[in-house]
Amino acid sequence: MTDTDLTVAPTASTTSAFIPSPATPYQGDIARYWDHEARPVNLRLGDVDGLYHHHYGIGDVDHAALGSTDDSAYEKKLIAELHRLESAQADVLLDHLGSIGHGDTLVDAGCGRGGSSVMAHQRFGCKVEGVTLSAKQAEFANQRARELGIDDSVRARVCNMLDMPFETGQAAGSWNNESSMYVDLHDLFAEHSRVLAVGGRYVTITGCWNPRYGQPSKWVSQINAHFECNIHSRREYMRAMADNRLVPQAVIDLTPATLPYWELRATSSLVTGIEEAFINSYKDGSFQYVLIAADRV
Ligand SMILES: C[S@@+](CC[C@H](N)C(=O)[O-])C[C@H]1O[C@@H](n2cnc3c(N)ncnc32)[C@H](O)[C@@H]1O
Ligand SMILES: CC(C)=CCC/C(C)=C/COP(=O)(O)OP(=O)(O)O
Ligand SMILES: [Mg+2]
Repeated sequence: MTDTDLTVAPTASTTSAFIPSPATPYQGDIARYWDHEARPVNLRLGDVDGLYHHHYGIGDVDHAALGSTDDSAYEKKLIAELHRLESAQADVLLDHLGSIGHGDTLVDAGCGRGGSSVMAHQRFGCKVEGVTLSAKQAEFANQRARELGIDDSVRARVCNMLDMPFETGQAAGSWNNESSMYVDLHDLFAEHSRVLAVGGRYVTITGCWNPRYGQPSKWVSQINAHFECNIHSRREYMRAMADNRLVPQAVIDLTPATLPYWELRATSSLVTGIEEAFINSYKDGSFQYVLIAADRV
């Protein structure tokens, strides 16, 4: 190695040297989990158009687009259809951010490989700041942003969403797309409330257990074990928002809209084994897929 090698200025690809230590041993486990994740159900769907998601789909299945199961191209069409439904989910989340201008900043908390961040920038033309615990995910998201030529506007960083590197009131909007089940909700909403401008909008799409069922069902426990997460109840979301100046403006039960995605996914070659737990818990009413949009007051 020469002196010159040692004085190279940090770039997006060398910033991994500055990765902060996880705040807790649990966060270290979650960082490792996502650093090693490479399930075909996520990568092959992302390969369809370069938007890589780690969330699920909503909307009706387009059976005409799928065609016959006997067709040799059926599997490819099935993958494209699952991906279309996952992108439709992100579109519905973005619909609830309200009016966002070119000069605004949005925060994607728990951004994964950055699919939702890219969609937000493409829709609003604004800056999007993503945070994830996983260095591999952040590198992947930043690489995609460079390939798309939007790396001056879309960036992912390795950091804890409970302690984000943003100024108080900096964000016009922020969201968690299927990432709130990894943290304490009071801590999470306190941090969103801090980074959001007064009048800003927070949106989450999440799976939560239904207090009307009583306690987390065996299916919910199975999902927790599968992903090493801790699914909260719907009631906990409402309480933690109310305690942190986040006032729900819309609460939408997306459970009926996500079932077709799961039923289609269960027939594919990309199944991971968790499909039955989602389908059964959505059907027995113990688990719900919800969108909550809240105003920062
Ligand atoms: C299921 S993925 C969702 C990814 C993304 N929101 C999407 O829709 O594709 C969960 C994400 O939450 C992130 N995460 C979990 N706990 C976190 C924390 N404390 N701080 C930052 N990110 C976290 C993980 O690193 C992962 O990127
Ligand atoms: C709704 C709930 C409870 C979500 C838990 C968080 C999670 C792991 C989301 C999907 O990630 P993924 O896209 O990596 O999962 P999969 O590999 O199953 O598609
Ligand atoms: Mg997935």
